[in-house]
Amino acid sequence: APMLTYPVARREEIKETFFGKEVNEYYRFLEDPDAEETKKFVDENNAVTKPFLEEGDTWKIINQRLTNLWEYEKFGCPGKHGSRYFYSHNTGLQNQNVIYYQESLNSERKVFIDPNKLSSDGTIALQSLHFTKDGSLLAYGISESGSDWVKIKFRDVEKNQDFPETLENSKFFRPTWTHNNKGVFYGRFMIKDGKADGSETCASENQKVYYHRIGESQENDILVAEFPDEPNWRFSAEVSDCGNYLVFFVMFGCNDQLLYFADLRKTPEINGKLEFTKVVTKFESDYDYITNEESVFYFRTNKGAPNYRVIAIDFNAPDEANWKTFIEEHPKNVLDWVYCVNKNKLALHYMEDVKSVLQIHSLESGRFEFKFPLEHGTIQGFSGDKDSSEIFYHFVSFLIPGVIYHYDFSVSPTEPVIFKEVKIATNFNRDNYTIEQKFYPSSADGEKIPMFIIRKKGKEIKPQPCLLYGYGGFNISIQPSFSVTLLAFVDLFDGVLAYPNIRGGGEYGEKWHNDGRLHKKQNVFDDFQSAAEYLVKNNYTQKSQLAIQGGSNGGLLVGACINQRPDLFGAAIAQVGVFDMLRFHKFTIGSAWISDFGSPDEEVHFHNLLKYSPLHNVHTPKNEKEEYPATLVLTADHDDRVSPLHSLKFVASLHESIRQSTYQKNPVMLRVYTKSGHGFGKPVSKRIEEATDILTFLYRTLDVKTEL
Ligand SMILES: O=C(NCC(=O)N1CCC[C@H]1C(=O)O)OCc1ccccc1
Repeated sequence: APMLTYPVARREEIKETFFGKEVNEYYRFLEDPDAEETKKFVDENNAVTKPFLEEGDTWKIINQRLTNLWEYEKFGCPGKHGSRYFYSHNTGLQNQNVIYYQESLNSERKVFIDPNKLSSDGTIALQSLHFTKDGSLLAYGISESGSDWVKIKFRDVEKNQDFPETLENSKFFRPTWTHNNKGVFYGRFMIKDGKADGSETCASENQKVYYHRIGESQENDILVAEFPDEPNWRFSAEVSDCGNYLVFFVMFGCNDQLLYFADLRKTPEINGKLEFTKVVTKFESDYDYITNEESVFYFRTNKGAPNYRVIAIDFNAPDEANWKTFIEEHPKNVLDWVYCVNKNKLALHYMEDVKSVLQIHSLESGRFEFKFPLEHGTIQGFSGDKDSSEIFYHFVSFLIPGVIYHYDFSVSPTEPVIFKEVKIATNFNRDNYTIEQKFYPSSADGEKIPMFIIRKKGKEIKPQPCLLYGYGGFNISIQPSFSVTLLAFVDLFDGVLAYPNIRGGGEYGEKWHNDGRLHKKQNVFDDFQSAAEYLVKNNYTQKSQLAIQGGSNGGLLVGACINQRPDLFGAAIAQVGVFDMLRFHKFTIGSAWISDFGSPDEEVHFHNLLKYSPLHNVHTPKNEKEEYPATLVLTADHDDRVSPLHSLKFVASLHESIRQSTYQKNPVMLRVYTKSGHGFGKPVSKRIEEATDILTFLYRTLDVKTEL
């Protein structure tokens, strides 16, 4: 590539001392998204990156191929509400999925909500649907430009008509209906000053919980819970299956909750603060409400069970001494979620070596009854209810775009029935590919890390372009999924895909998560670098053909790895990444990530964070080995999960460092998308544009032998 000239941002030296350590920063002014020089920095970088990507016909060819691949009919997992079946559908290229309903399993579908009508460019998305138990009313969330902020609307389902009010300034709280259908509990943040559209960077603090009575205006909502002494506490709540209790969770990190409850029979008319009974008062474990029989409540928890188990707590005697284990922890498999269905059954989803297992237990005894037959893959969606005998589950895998099964306990067929099978329009044939699951040793401590490897069948193993994808944090498990973009990499580049289940994720329960966070965060980077070394050593690829990709916490992974081992990779893609590990907790929801990263305000974590913080470990290549791989950093102007400031500052620092080196030939670039956010709700047109940018960048910078 021609020697690129990167925009030169003003350098302003800020010297700060933390716990005796002096830390300099030069681009802090880029933290203000509204400053003229920040906008200028964004425009000037886009003005380098876009032409680099779009020159010639590569971008157009790849865009066309991706669009063709993308154009297949998609279905979401249906849910039964009242007597109707609701599910999302997309003809293939619609910007937003459309919600349809059917009166019966094989009647024709009718449009219920079409979010494409809400904006011309598809940037207004349906964020969530919450039906009343009887399916007569709906609370639904709308998000704009990819922001986490949600506007809550209400609809009469039968008339398919909205109520007049809109609830503003809500996020991170699923509305939950009282069973008298009079209204919902929901969470709301107090907006101090200025905007709350997702482009702001200020911290989201002082969430409060309100009760909204349908048809009323928001200012009449009832404040039912607030904790002014704990500005970083965030809440979630569920009205119990019986309708008599509000189960209430308190979080301040991304895991471990407090558990409270309120008896709603004491306040049939919600008219003020709820009176909570405190069941769990220490942040040390996760609890998920499953169901309750009278006062006996069932939770999925990792308390005393790193692979999770089901416990029973009697709310009439909630002391921990009285808790009972209802379904024992599995010695190896991770209990990932549990639903109560058909009055007296529990549907349990386990991960077994990263692959899904779906089994039914009795709610009376807890005993195993049967499991559904599944190929190697992932249950990506599930729906069922205690009051319904019908469940749906949505199965996907690397080579299976989607199969939706229906099972009715009142019929209890020997096999589940296929409700919808997703087919790819183009000549995609899964027999052309092979999937392996390998276990490789991590250089950190020899731990065996599982890795899925997908490539064309029938080819001898020789170095090929390889895309190595990782995340590594927050108890998030990277199970098999279907992606046309990644299959396009295999097809267009004759490539190999590699998904290492590096630590920090939840693939092997709490131990796997704990081994990849706080002081063990470097394990995540070592696991990922070891995956690269394994792939090269076993001849799947070679440095000039190896790209790494990650988003958000996975963007941090990519940023840390190109600093630590620039010699391993030919290219690097970092999407909406976290790069400033000394200031992440100051912006939007960043303080919640202290549970995985540790707090920069605590010395014991500060030194650990400084050691790997991408922004603070940029180097000037002094030889070929230190040359950064071709690097594309992508972010968006309405990302209020991970503010774009991380990416702007990281790229400004990278440019400053490589500008001084004659060894840096590979491009290092920034792409900032507009009217876009962290990823949720992104319209198909923007998803295809971003995928085209990434594949074009890789085609331009990796040693790809195939002609497009
Ligand atoms: O921040 C997260 N989740 C973690 C997250 O989104 N992270 C964690 C690091 C960067 C980014 C990512 O990887 O997507 O969710 C928001 C939330 C709501 C309520 C209570 C706590 C947290």
